[in-house]
Amino acid sequence: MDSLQLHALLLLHPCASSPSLRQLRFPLPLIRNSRNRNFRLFSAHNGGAASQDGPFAFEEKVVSSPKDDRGLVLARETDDFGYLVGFRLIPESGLEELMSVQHAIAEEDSSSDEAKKPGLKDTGEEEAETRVSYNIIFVTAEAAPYSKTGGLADVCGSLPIALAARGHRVMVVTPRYIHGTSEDAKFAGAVDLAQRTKVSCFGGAQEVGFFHEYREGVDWVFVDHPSFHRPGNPYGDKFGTFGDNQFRFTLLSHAACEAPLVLPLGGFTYGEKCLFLANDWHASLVPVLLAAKYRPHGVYTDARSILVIHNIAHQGVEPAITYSSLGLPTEWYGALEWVFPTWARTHALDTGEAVNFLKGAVVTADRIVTVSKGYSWEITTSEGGNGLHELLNGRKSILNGITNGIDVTEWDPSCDKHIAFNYSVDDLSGKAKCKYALQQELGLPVRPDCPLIGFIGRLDYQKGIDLIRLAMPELMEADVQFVMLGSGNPIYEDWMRATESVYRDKFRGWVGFNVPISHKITAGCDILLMPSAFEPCGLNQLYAMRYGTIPVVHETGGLRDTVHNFNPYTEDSKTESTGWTFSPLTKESMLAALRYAIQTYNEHKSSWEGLMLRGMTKDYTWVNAATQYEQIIEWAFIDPPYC
Ligand SMILES: Nc1ncnc2c1ncn2[C@@H]1O[C@H](COP(=O)(O)OP(=O)(O)O[C@H]2O[C@H](CO)[C@@H](O)[C@H](O)[C@H]2O)[C@@H](O)[C@H]1O
Repeated sequence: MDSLQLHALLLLHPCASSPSLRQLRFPLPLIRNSRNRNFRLFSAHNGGAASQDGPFAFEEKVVSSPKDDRGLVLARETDDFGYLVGFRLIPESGLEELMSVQHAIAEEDSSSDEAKKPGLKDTGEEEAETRVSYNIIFVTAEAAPYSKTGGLADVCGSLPIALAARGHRVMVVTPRYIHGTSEDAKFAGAVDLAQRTKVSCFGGAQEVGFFHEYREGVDWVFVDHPSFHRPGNPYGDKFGTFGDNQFRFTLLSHAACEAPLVLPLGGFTYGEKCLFLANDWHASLVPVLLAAKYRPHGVYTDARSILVIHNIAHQGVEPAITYSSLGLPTEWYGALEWVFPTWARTHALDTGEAVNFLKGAVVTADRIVTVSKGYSWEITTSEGGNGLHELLNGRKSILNGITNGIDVTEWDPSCDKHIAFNYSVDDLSGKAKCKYALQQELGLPVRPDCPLIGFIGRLDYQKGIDLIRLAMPELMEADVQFVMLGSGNPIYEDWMRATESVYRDKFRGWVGFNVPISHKITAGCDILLMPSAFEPCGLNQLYAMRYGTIPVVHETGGLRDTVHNFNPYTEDSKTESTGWTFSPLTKESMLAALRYAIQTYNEHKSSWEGLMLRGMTKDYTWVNAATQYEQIIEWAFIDPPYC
């Protein structure tokens, strides 16, 4: 980056060939970002043609801010080959001030997150930011509010907005799911771009369309294809997982690679110099396609890719024969090649040969990110790596963990529309009322003094349902109430229904996926139980803490990173603790943690309130995570493409 900064500095030096900063000309369109009041810049273009960000001559210009006659200088940043990397807004000044801007940029890495936030002047006006902006393409199977089955949607619905608010140009590419239900209305704001693109895979040229909505500073791009139009959820229906998911998500990856080249969003394409954030196995072909399909033809040579692993348990493993349908050159087979160990083969003639989409991204992406620091270590171990640990160990130097943030506007007890009463740290009375309303709605005895324990999540091995099943008879002996919300494995769904009929006055099991109910449980419960076998980050414990609901969690992955165990005999517990953590993953240790929580709830009200308030006042915003993603994006562009 040094060379980039030096270049910008030379361009702006008053002794350089340009006569004066005020006389510099700049032909690019500028868009005023109404939200954060910074100037926003679209990609370079050539008379409306698709941008390649390459051989274009740019100059700088002083742009007067209506409220600040000091003006701003737009400086381009180029790499060693003269290609445009980004732009920087610099307060107009002489050399001394420019030097101080350079100095400030150099210090940015070591400064606190607080300092990285757009500063608010005393007048309430934001200062111009001085950082490189990137063209960022999220590729994801889910993005809230358009589609959601779990936490992937939450992240891909929020992080893009946080990055856009920091001045980046951000596009999210995700399927346009049409299920034939009222949920389809979520796509109503997206318009058909009338851009049909053919991608070559699965035996022919598949034609996809693109719909687009510009919302909260982000270009939401929906890939349209008949295979995304069917009842169910993004991955399956009541009969199970769709059999053609490898086709559907191969299509998504191909379409996502085309989108920055062909879609003139807001008048201009994103161009080739962009950063792909490929989320989970569904988007894992993106880095492989960049390396195998595009770069050999000189396209995307300056793009970079980051694989974001939300859950390594799902890798997109398909029969080896699938490879010939993926639209990849034969010689790249090794990137996806996957051979099951002998013990995992199903019969004597099974050679164990397969293709593994996630593995393809692990070996081709420029960088890898997981959704917490703890999990970034766990996936390098044989216990947590699901077979990919050795490969991930080999790429440890580019592997980072960034803890997710949460959408603090959707999850805010002081204005949440889904809950019966609102409350905040200043007035907690609404929480007791939410508990009352929840008990009433569920038909449980309305008892303010009885600890109400909640669970929300996919009914899946990962979430520790087996442990809950095992512990339920013992737990139901205590004076507690328990409510579970979830859907997934039919065995667990049936167990929930059966348990409800056995413990009518203590247990409720809500089978299904219901966002308003999840908010009501989060607000109305006293304790949220998360005995996950593994948890890359976990969002429900963050939501719970924000709602003054105390998490009791298995000490794993992101749960270990985000919940601080309460121990009344240690000093730091009074300032740091936000819940209870337990380990090992056994019924006994989970019940012991729950007993501590129940006892504290019943007998130590002030400690309980301390836990609530500490959790509620923690900073969960995405700003923190977005800043760390920015750093990793910057590192990705410093290194040459990995493949
Ligand atoms: N029945 C139901 N009704 C309504 N809402 C429901 C629901 N079941 C789940 N949800 C919601 O879905 C989300 C699930 O979040 P998790 O963090 O548990 O994600 P998940 O395991 O799906 O994702 C993976 O990705 C995320 C994001 O990176 C990681 O946090 C996580 O550890 C990893 O396993 C939450 O918003 C939750 O409220």
